[in-house]
Amino acid sequence: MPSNLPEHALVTLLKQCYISPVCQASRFGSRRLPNSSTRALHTARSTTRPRHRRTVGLGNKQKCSYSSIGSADELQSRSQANAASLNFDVDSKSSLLFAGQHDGHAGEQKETRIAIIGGGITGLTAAHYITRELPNAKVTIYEAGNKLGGWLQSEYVDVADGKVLFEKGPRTLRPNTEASLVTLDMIQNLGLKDEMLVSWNSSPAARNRFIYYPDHLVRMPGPGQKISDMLWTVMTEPVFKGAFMSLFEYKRPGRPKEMEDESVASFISRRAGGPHIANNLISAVFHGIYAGDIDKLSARSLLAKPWHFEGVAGSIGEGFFDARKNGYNWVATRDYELRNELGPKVQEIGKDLISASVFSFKEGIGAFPTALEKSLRANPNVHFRTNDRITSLEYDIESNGIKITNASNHTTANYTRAISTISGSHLSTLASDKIPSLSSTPSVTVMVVNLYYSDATILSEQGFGYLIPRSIPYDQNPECALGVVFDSDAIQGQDTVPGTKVTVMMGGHWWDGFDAYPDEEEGAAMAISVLKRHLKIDAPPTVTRVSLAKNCIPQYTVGHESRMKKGHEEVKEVFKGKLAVAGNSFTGVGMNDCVRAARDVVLQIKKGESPTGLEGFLGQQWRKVQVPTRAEMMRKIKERVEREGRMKNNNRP
Ligand SMILES: C=Cc1c2[nH]c(c1C)Cc1[nH]c(c(CCC(=O)O)c1C)Cc1[nH]c(c(C)c1CCC(=O)O)Cc1[nH]c(c(C)c1C=C)C2
Repeated sequence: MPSNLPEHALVTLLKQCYISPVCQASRFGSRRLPNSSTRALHTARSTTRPRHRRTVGLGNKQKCSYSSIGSADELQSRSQANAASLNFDVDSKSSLLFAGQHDGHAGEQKETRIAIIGGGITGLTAAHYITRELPNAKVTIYEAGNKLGGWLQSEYVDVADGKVLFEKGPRTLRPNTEASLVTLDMIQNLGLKDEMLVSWNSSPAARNRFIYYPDHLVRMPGPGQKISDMLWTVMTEPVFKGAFMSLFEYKRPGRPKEMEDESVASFISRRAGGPHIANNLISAVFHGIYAGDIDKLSARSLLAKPWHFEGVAGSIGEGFFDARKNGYNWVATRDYELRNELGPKVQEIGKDLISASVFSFKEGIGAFPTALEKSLRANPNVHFRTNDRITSLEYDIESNGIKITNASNHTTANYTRAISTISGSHLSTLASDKIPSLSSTPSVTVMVVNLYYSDATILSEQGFGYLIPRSIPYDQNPECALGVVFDSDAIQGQDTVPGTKVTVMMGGHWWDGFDAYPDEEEGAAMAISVLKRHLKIDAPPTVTRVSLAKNCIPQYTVGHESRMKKGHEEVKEVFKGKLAVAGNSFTGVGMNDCVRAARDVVLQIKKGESPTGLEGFLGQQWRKVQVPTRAEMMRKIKERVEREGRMKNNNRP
């Protein structure tokens, strides 16, 4: 084949999907691979979700195990209730304080008092922007647990001669998506720029991404590789089965007009002309982002651009090439607006990150919520109510605001409006099931096992890590692992001693319906077993930490878009414009998406609007714009920076 063969749109999309996890790529229809391993997994999962203990596999023979040791949720809510009752005095005082701020006339408030429900990254961000955009507003942040920052949790662990940083959830951020503009804005506001640690596009972590299939690591084609090597990989590795067929994607008929959504697996299989790409590649990518099941996840929501291409041009290829040929770009309306508004503000920091792949902070991703919390605590208008579990949230006719009841003492507090950042299903429960459309977003649980080895050379490959597709033979993955991150390559400079750090992620949709999970000891043993089988690591780790992120990733299943549209109407109707939602249940599961959603609702409130946070699901979502593509924009910025640099040099005496 000629080496200058243009890359087919689908291949580009697959690569983008893998390289840029905010997967705006394509989809195909699929059945599960009729391969024995997959069947075995199905059997293990069982359709009649076991409510009893299953033993989690430590090898081919053992099975996942769960106990009826009482539900973890139950235990959690009991401890939260206890903690909340300990907080009684503080709560009642603050309720009285707020009661005093009310002028007593129905519907009139002396000042704006905003309740934020949830002290994760979305809640803290909402508070951050309120303090900047509505400086006179009083903010109360309700958090059921005792920790702020949600899933962003970094922990230093002591090892001989030093300490290593473990991340229990997300660990890096992408600097080059529209939503990241908000994160960059906040980094500037918080003075965190000097704390950033960047992994560049040229680093092994950015260039080497692997998929494990069927029994070894396969490096994905990408920048920095010779075309001949890439072609050889695609032609010889079984994981790329079906790639040739996908070249004819543009010839396949478009979807019927009446089709409103379908699963990622179905879309990809339909467009690629077979199930292999979905089963072997796309399922792996979706494990790495959503830990989810591509038979359930929505193509319309999660592969928005390719879905749109097919809708307007009949195929992804046609849509892609028509845009290229005619010099236009399909841009999500909200992205276009955000880029115009915030792009210039974050230009300074943005230009330094042009060649960045991902970034974190010297003290880990947790440095971000920590800095936010610190700045909010210094603001007398912000009040924290941690260990405070809310039991109901309702519209209050008398005050034309929101009434919140808490668990500890059943006291109520009134607010001008509220921003909910908790999950849609939890919110729906608090609202007496009056917003059912938001209650049907399920979520998955991921077990995160961090391991540190003092030997810095234990990995035979350098890179970001690897993902495991759903089609992998069962005997290669009885632990239900989803992927492994090579942390010591992904971000460098956080530990004080050399060594190798990896994270094994397990569970996700494979554990759907389970009500008990492996304990820490089982989890650690399972992770070690994965690393032994896949990477031939026999040495025991120096340190291991296991955390279970229960219901950490909402699943945007088929129909998400239309449910959110309905949810918008329900929230508006039930809360009369006084409640907005933001967070990973609605408009994107990544941290960048969450901070963006929080900022969006605050700015709408500032404009005097009554947002629900779900307006993005209404009306025109795409626009055809003759704007420079992101790459062109970046090139222009780079040229300008170079020009300015030259001018500075010329002006030097
Ligand atoms: C707890 C496990 C999580 C898995 N996915 C996410 C979490 C919190 C969420 C997530 N992961 C990625 C994205 C894309 C968005 C973005 O990069 O802006 C989202 C929303 C991509 C990603 N996946 C992994 C890493 C290290 C990254 C980069 C961002 C981050 O640090 O989270 C690895 C990975 N994540 C999961 C698995 C199973 C996995 C496997 C290697 C699940």
